[in-house]
Amino acid sequence: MSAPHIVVTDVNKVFSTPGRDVVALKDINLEIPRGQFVCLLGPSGCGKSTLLNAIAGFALPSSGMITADGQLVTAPGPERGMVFQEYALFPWMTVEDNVAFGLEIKGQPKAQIRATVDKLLKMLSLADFRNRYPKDLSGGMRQRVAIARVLALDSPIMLMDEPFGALDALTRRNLQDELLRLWAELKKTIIFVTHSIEEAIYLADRIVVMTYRPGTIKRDLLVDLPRLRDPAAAEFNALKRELGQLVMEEQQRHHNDELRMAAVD
Ligand SMILES: Nc1ncnc2c1ncn2[C@@H]1O[C@H](COP(=O)(O)OP(=O)(O)OP(=O)(O)O)[C@@H](O)[C@H]1O
Repeated sequence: MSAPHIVVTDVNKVFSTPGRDVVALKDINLEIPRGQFVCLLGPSGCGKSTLLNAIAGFALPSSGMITADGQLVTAPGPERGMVFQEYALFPWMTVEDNVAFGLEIKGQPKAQIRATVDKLLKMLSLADFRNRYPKDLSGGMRQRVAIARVLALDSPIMLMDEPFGALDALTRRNLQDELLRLWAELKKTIIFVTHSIEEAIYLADRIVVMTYRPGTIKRDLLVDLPRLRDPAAAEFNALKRELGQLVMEEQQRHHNDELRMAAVD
């Protein structure tokens, strides 16, 4: 078997804030094989984004280490593409230029960039919108552009921070299906942050449930259901209930913490 694609070893992250230290991550250990679709699941504040940002190299752990393809993560790198909830497109650039941007920075020849951009615009049903600006697109379309932009760099790892969180239910389902199709075709390793239990079960090979302060791994389970998954199916709902219980416990801890803080203020 090949070595795991991403390895997180004994990772801790502490944020020092006036009055107290927040332990955002505590003793996180994860081995993610190449091509796995992993969802990090948990309520607000349990460290999902902190862990994703550490893997991305945006904010390094306080202790422990993370490797991608055997290389120590010390900074963002082209093998780890990131898709954010808020699209992060350049508003002054057309769809086409947004997708081409990373390739131009890399100094690729114009004809090659054009070919890659054409292919991706087609793949993500954006070909008719290539000359539009982000402000003239729906939220779903903008998120497609953000995905195309990461795919343009051909990163083997895609890190996605609640990418569909701001979308309406129908657009969200369409983009989930599209992402599953791209993932199956392009064989990316995906780490996807969500607080939606249904989204996690719909998408993931594996769900990592996190606890609230300190952020630890509460449950790490494989989702053994055939795709495309049916949210109305009995197995889907059984898993939803099981995960719902786990997430609710952490939500309650979050709530109690907020009440405690309010009492101190
Ligand atoms: N820069 C920071 N300074 C201080 N505390 C922080 C900082 N970033 C995150 N935290 C704290 O670390 C914990 C984990 O935050 P994180 O954003 O990773 O959680 P999350 O699970 O992604 O939540 P959300 O879904 O709300 O983004 C929270 O308690 C948060 O308040």
